[in-house]
Amino acid sequence: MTNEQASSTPAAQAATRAADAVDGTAVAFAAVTKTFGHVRAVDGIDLRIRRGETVALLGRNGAGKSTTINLLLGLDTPDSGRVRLFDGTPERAVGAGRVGAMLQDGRPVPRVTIRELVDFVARTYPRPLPVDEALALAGLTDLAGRRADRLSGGQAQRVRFAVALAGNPELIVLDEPTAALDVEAREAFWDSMRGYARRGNTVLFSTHYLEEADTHADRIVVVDSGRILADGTADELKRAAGGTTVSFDLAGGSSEGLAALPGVTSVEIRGDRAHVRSDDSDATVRALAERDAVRRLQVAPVSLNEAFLTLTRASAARTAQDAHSLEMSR
Ligand SMILES: Nc1ncnc2c1ncn2[C@@H]1O[C@H](COP(=O)(O)OP(=O)(O)OP(=O)(O)O)[C@@H](O)[C@H]1O
Repeated sequence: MTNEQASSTPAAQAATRAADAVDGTAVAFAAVTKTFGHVRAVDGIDLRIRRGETVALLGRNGAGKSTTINLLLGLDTPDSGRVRLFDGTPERAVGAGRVGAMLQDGRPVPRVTIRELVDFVARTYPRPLPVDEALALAGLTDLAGRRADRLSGGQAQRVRFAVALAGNPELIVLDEPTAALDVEAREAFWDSMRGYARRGNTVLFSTHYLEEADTHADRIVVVDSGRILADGTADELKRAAGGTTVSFDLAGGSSEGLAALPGVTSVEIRGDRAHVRSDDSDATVRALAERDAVRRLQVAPVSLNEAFLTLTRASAARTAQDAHSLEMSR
């Protein structure tokens, strides 16, 4: 089923447009699936992104991020469900220049300068950004006269960002935009991206760098096996994954019974130090105090890395269990 076919009657379309205008929706996925052979790359995704939000898409290799992005951009059509951008189909939003994209496989264009390339792309859109502005936003003002096919990885990435901005899009979609960039180039890239987001635009980016999601996204969507595992702020994800790490010196004492203390979800002993994951750190700390086990006590929220691993490992275990059950039922 295509997005057009899924958009039903004119009355339903008008109702959706009115709803989008009122609630400021930039992206809406409704029960979207996409299968390649036996692989369910996207498996029933419901997702709504409001205008002005910066959203990070996180997931392991093969989780379904690129497929989700391709469906969003209309580069692929869902097997079922519906994708809407602003008040219409992805094809319409992209054609109107409302969406810019920076995908993983952009190739340099031979012989032209950076300015010529951005200018050429801008001319294909109805309401482009002035070329100088696109170049400035992407941090390319000083490089504008350089040939676009003779650049470092970081510079080439910035050119792709400028090309994505050229049509003056309201939504920009970035598939692993900082892959293979050094720390300085990554920082420069995120400065540019924030400048664009501050104008009230919507950003969706996928990344494997969790700290980038933590620092730059208003909201994080974790996908695994084509499904949304978690959707919230970085703090909400950290809480959902088991909250807090309480660590302390054992000082020769026993670690026995720690797993049974209130709030404790897991225990790890490294050397003479215990690291206890807790979803109720107040109760855990009180119980530790009663055991007189509070030497060099530290209480800290779990990192986004830990939260991500907790969420995706639980999902992998469920997938393995489902596969086992299916096998047994045959
Ligand atoms: N064109 C295709 N043909 C067959 N299988 C595909 C195709 N595109 C994606 N897949 C499969 O769908 C699943 C999701 O892939 P996808 O590229 O969306 O993951 P991803 O989260 O972007 O991964 P990565 O982080 O490695 O880029 C994978 O199992 C992949 O092998």
